[in-house]
Amino acid sequence: MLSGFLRRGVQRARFTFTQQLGEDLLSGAAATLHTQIRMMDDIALDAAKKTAARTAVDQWVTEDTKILGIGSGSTVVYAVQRIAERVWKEGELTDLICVPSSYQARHLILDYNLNLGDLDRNPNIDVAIDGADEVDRHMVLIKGGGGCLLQEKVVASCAKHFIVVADYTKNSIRLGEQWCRGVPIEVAPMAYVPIKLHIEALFGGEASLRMAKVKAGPIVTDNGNFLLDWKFIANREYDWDEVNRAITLIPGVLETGLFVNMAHKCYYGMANGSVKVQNK
Ligand SMILES: O=C[C@H](O)[C@H](O)[C@H](O)COP(=O)(O)O
Repeated sequence: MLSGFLRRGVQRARFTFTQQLGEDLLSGAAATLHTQIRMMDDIALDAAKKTAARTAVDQWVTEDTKILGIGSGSTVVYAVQRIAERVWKEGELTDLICVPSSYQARHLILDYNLNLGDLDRNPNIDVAIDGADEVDRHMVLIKGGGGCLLQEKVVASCAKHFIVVADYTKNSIRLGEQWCRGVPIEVAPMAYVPIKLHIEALFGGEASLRMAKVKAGPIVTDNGNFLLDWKFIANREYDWDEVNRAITLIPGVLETGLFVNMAHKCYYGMANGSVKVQNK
């Protein structure tokens, strides 16, 4: 009787062990598969960003382009690489002056040994090229996901043509369809609480202070300010021009990441390798 009891105990233990092993193996395999799919997605997105950026540069930056505004973010890197290729390999655009819209853009220009300009000496920009976090059907943009909206808007506003480059995930019918992190708003640090409350009272949703990931405390922008990310109410029809104007008027707001009536054309790298161009 005792030996039967022991045998059943051993069998039960063996079954539990095998089941656990199977579950561990399965969840390990699922995690590996998940990582591989994410890596493939990242590769596809990078390829799309690159195609969009190179196409836009080749169509918009010509020998007549004297002053070029350089935006920020991961897509713009490919635009700068293409410009550098044309300057250093193809011997074109040697007099082109590049005006940065962020610390990152300034360093990209320096790293690729392009001519660095500024708005003091080059206030009239021929073309500005920049990325976007989301673009709606009216070509209203959300920008500032990387924290660089203020200088970007100034540079874009000085350009005759403002060209947006992005991958296919940025192309939406309505804002908030794909970009879920809200509208970035650059604010004076001492005013972030009243501004947050003011925005929420005016337009609903929730505005939260953007916190740093590997620094204690909030993100500090290139201009020494804080960022609020305003998660507006999904599916509500906002008049983005009105929203942008109203938020900009709140004391302490430096700039919003809503770019209304600014973009001239948007170039999207598509999943199939083609480029889609959106016009106003
Ligand atoms: O603050 C960042 C800028 O507005 C970027 O242009 C925007 O976040 C898009 O960046 P990415 O090209 O990396 O998607």
